[in-house]
Formats: sequence, structure tokens, C-alpha cells
Amino acid sequence: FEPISTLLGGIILGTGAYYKNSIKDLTYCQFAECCNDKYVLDITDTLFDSIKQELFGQHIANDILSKAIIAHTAKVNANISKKPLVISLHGTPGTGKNFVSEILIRSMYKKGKDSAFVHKFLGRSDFPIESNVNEYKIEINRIVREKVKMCPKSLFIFDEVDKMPAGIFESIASLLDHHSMLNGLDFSKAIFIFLSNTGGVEISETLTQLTKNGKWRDDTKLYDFEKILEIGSYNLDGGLKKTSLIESHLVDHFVPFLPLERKHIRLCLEKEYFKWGQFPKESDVSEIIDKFITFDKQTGMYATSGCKTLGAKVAVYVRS
Ligand SMILES: Nc1ncnc2c1ncn2[C@@H]1O[C@H](COP(=O)(O)OP(=O)(O)OP(=O)(O)O)[C@@H](O)[C@H]1O
Repeated sequence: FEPISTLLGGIILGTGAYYKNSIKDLTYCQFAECCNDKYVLDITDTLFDSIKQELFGQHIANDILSKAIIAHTAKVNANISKKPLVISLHGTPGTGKNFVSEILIRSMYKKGKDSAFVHKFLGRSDFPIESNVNEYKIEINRIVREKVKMCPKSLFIFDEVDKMPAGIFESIASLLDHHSMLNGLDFSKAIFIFLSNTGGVEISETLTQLTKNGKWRDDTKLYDFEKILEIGSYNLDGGLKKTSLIESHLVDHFVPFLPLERKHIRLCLEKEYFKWGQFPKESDVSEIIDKFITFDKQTGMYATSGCKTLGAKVAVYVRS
């Protein structure tokens, strides 16, 4: 072992690697997506101001998502992140879970949904056969490792978690844990988002109870719902059932998406009309809501499919 020549060799190799990377950034990364600041963007407060304008009736989701993601970004930038951010979004259909995820994708990656650093899994189509759970586990683990190797600031979205076989996430539990540095791969910069309808009914029931007791919808808090969602996810059928992700407290936040009321449906309708450069007639708004929106039987207040089908309905109305 000869210290001087080892040191010199190290400097030469290091300098070579630095220039190689700089040249790569100047040439290759001008045209193709690289895992650098040009393609992977920082989330800022302004994003959540704009989400607030676009996402109706979800004051809790807006608040917790903005705080959690901005805090995670700050930790990643300061190199003190100890684990990936893991968030589970819950709510009945059409309440905005995918909508928010899409805004995040667009804001975090210059190439949006075409980014190689975003991976979306769909419960029903990607993991249709319950008995294949062991193969699915291996596949998820492989993809997560591969993506994080390509770019530590990767985003993984698991949609329709309630349609996934129980136990499917066991193979990535250790990757989501604290100090998640394994085999030279750093998982602590990644974000994992789970979406499901699990707990949707319980969210509606809890909201009904809270408002009956005199609380305004907009005054409800994350803690009014979070425990119910954690327990529901652990006990009800789906990908998070009896999972060590919950036992080991690896899910950082269980976020409720509240059921939408008539006033929110109206805002969604207006938004759909604006996309066509139009403002809806009052008679059309009432007709679309009365004909096509079903409200829950218990309270008659909450739209059972949220804003989900409105885009298609409005497209028909503006053309006729
Ligand atoms: N809270 C909301 N504010 C504004 N628009 C909304 C909201 N919820 C839904 N929408 C509109 O309805 C469309 C469908 O909603 P989205 O796909 O986000 O529902 P989801 O909660 O993911 O439902 P599912 O559980 O069935 O997947 C969105 O693209 C968006 O245009």
C-alpha cells in the first residue's frame, strides 16, 4: 500500500468521473431524461396554493400533503432523510386521489407522466390473481430497486390497493424502513403513495357524526380520521391487510379524502365547462346533477361517485 500514489490515483479517477458526469450532463442530458435538477424538480409552497384552487372540498388532504411533501423535499435536499415518504390516500370514488397524484407527477418531473422515474401500479390489472401474490412480491421488489438505482428521487404510485392481494407489500417493507440504505441503494429519497377506496364509507360516517355534533366540515382535522383509516386498512381486504407496513408504522400518513357534496360537484362541473371555454347554464347544472349524480342513502348529502363521470357528461352537453 503506497499512500501517495493511492491518493493521486483517487484524485485522477475522481476528477475523471466528475468531468465524465459534467460532459454527460451537457450532452446526453440535453436530450434525454436524467436524474438531475433539470428533470426532477423541487416541490414548492406555490404548488399547494394552486392545488388548493383546483381541488375542491379536501382541506385535510391539501394541508397534510403539502406539509409532508415539502418537509420530505427539504430533508432530501439537506441529506438528512432517513426513510422514504409513504402516504396512503383513502376515499370513495371520484374524490380527487388520482387527481392530486397527477398534479404531483407533473410538478415533480419535467416529463410528467412520461418520466422514467414515475412508476404506477394498478391493483386490478397488474395484480389480478390472488394466488400469484408471491410472484407479484418479487416483481414489485425488483421494479422498486431498479427504479431507485436509476433515480433515488423516484415516485411509486400504487392505485386500487384495495383490489390487491394481502401481503403484496411485504417484499418492500425493509426498503421503506428507517435507514433504508441497502446494497448501496438509497431508498430514503423516494416517495410511495397508496390509493384506495378502503375506509371511504367510514370517512363519510365519521364526517356525518362530527357535523351532527356541531363541527363544521372545514374544521375537521386529520386526527378525526387517521386512526380509523389505519385500523381499516389493516383489517379489511386489500394490499395493506395485516401488513408489516402498518405493524412497523412505515406508513407516515393516512389521508382522508372527504365525500363531495352538491356544492363541490357544481364546482367540478364548472371546471369541466371552463375546459371547453364555456360557463354552464344554471338549468344544465341542475339537470346534470339531478340526472347523473347519486347521493348516499344515509344522509343524501354525499355524491357516491364524486366528480368522476362529470368530464364525460359535460362533453356531451357542450356539444349538443
Ligand atoms: N376534490 C376534487 N376537486 C376537483 N376535481 C375533482 C375532485 N375529485 C375529483 N375530481 C375530478 O374528477 C376526476 C376523477 O377523480 P379522481 O380520478 O381523482 O378520483 P379518485 O378519488 O382517484 O377515484 P377512484 O377511487 O375511483 O380511483 C378528476 O380527474 C378530477 O377532474
